[in-house]
Amino acid sequence: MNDSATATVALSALKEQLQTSKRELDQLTLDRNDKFKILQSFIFSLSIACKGHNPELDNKLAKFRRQFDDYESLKNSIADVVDIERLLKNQYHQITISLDNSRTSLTNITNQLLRVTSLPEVVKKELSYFKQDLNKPFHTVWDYVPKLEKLSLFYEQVIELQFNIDSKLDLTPKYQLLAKELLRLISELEFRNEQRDKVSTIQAVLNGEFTADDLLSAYNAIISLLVENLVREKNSAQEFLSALNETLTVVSDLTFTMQNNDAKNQLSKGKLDKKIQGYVGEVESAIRDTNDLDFLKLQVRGQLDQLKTALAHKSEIEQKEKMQLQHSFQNMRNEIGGLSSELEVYKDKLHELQKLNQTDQLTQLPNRAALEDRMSLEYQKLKRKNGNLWVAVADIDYFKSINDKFGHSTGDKALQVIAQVMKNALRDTEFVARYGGEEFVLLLPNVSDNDISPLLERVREKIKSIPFKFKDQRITVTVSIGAAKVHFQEKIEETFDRADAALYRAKDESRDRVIIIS
Ligand SMILES: Nc1nc2c(ncn2[C@@H]2O[C@H](COP(=O)(O)OP(=O)(O)OP(=O)(O)O)[C@@H](O)[C@H]2O)c(=O)[nH]1
Repeated sequence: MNDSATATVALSALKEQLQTSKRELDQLTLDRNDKFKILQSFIFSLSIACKGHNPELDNKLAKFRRQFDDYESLKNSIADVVDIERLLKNQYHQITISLDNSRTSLTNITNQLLRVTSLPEVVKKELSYFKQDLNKPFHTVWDYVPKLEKLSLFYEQVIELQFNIDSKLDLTPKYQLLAKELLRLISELEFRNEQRDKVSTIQAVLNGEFTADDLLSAYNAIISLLVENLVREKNSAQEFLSALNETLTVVSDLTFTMQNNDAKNQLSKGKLDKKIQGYVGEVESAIRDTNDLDFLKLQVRGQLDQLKTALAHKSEIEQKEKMQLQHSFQNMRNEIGGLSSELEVYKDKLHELQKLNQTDQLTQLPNRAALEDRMSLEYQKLKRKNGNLWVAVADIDYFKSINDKFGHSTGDKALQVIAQVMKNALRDTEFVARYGGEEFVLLLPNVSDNDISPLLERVREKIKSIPFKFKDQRITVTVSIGAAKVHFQEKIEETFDRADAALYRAKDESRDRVIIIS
């Protein structure tokens, strides 16, 4: 092949290559334009979604959408894109600030709602949880909107409550008295553990703003709880009574059978005795009327044989009688044994019931009934031995605000802790009872005039230093204490009244203190 032919072949190959590259380039351009269309539509939607936050940004985006027509136009829009990016960053910063501001306003509104004293405990609890939730920052408006919705629901509840309060204002003083009376009764009654939640809710309702309907329902609920308790007690008494009844029936049946058997035996024995007497009589007359000795012997032997049979029969009857008696006694012993174990169970139940009746179910301290027993016991001891006896009344300060702020169940827990601390601060010979609500009574025998103040100050300090933490808040709970010494020839109830008066003085003198009247 000459040079020119070689060149022609190479040129044709080059042409071929050029054609292929052109086709590939066309395909690439087509591809790019398709992708550009997708990107364009995406950016359009995105820019429309950003609309409405800032007029400057809206204008820039509108201009950008108009210009952003094809791939080539992109280079003319670079300056605008940089501008838009700056505005977007600025906008994000603004949104973050305004979301934070909204969070603060929601918290302020929640705090105001929490200040509505008549709010039911449950709503208060929900609101406090909601408030805690507001501590977490919002990242987008979508975090904020549901919170706003929730808050409006709370508002609705509060407004509804305000309406109820209006109708509540119609409550006559008589209703208020009835509520007070019910609260007093509740504090004196004992409820089982599983009933306590219900009772606390009723107490919370009656201590707050309530309607006539609430009062009726409260009475209704307390009566149902009491009836429930009565039925339980009645059932256990009935179980025992029916067991007793069964046993008595069996014992009476047995006695009847024994009497019957005895009567039958007596009859048989009577007949036998008659028979025996008959034989003896016959022998006597035979001896009297007969001179023939052999005939007499024969007759006597016959009579003696009959007598022997009759006597054997008699001893058989007596043996049978003895066995019957033993059997009956055994049966009776078994029945009475069963009855006495029933009695033991019942005694245990009674003991349990008695313990339950003497123990405050919430704090497990002795209750008011136990206090009364112990008071008369200590008083009698005092009369016998001539020592010292102090009565102290302790009352938690501002306890209502603990319930109001943190809920009744937190209040209950605080009562339990304080009760334990109080008990542990005393010696075994000293006594503390829950008198009711947030009030405790201490009986302190054999404490000298010099020692009483340090003792009660120690109790007060111990309670004050309990590290209560409610809902992440460190709370100091204090008590006020009033104490009085039993005077010569004074009734202990009078001492109690003087201690109570001292407590009121302690409360008056800004609380968290001990006042002692000797
Ligand atoms: N959680 C709880 N609260 C109780 C119980 N018994 C009584 N309370 C509450 O104790 C509170 C007593 O309140 P107040 O008599 O006003 O006395 P306080 O708030 O302690 O104020 P001062 O005694 O004057 O310092 C009320 O809110 C009662 O509901 C109970 O068993 N559990």
